[in-house]
Amino acid sequence: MTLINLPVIDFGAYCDPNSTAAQRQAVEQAIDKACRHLGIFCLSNHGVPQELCNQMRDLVRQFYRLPLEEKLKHQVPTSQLRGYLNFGDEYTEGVELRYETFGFYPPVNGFSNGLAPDIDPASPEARLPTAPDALGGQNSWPNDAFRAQVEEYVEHVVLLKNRVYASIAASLGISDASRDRFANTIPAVGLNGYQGLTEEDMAKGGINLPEHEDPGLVTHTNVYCTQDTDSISLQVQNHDGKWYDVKPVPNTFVVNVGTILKRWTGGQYHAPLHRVIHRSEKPRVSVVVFVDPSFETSVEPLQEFVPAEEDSAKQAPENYGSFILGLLGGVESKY
Ligand SMILES: O=C(O)CCC(=O)C(=O)O
Ligand SMILES: [Fe+2]
Repeated sequence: MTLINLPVIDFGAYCDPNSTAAQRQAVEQAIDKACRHLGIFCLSNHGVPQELCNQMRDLVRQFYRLPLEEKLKHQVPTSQLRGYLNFGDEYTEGVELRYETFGFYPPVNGFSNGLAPDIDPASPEARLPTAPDALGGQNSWPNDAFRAQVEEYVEHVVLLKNRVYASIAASLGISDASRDRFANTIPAVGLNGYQGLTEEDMAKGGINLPEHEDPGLVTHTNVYCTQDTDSISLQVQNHDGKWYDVKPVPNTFVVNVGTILKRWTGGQYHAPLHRVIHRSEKPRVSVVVFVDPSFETSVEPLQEFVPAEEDSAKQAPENYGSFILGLLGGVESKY
């Protein structure tokens, strides 16, 4: 498999209030170029404290070392975004997961689908984290300290995401109305644990995490392997249709475009197909923060990217809630 070097973009100027306009513009241009080409890049000097990243790595490693029965306390069906999925769970018909993952998704109670009909979606009650919502179950936190750690980490990644969006909005030159869509987002977390594939696994197809596009806007991933960060496990498909190995770059975030950002930009930004094939004997964990639009947000192109010949009689605009719930019910995605 050929190696591909992702662009490594120094994000320092975007985190530094004293940076010059020219320094910021250089970052904007580099991110815009990467989003249009492979749709995936690495960010260094991202502003998320390294100590916090290391603490997350340790938290996730410890969780995956727990006895199976502990982990299974959080197990959910593969169609759900909140909870634990085990190695061997069915991914799509006839395909088994070859990794473990533990997901957390904030409440989406503003979205009418799934709300009890007698609850006003705007009421504080509807927004309580314990109220049922369109995704059904609740987040299943192992304990308060685990939750506090993940939430602190997510707060920092949200800061990073806001800066990445500011950069993207600047390079796309979009209106305030279009910028509003970027402000209306939900951070969801995926904690992934990979064991090296056995010969038998390889014989059966040998893929830990099958190919997929991330469904949302932009994904920020931190990758860790025990004792080394050089196990090459992530692969992306390039425009030539071929798969390439991605070598992890220590202390960076891997950032990739998802389906909705591709749609919002009328296809100008590329959402890469990617997958994980982990062959090292050492376990690998990745901590993923997916940034999705809120459920009411339109998934149609931003006004700047609506094709000129767009038919005004077209069907009603789709929102992210219908889009993601459609995927959860379907089979063509990781979700
Ligand atoms: O583990 C990785 O590097 C990628 C994970 C991923 O693609 C996902 O969770 O959607
Ligand atoms: Fe992904």
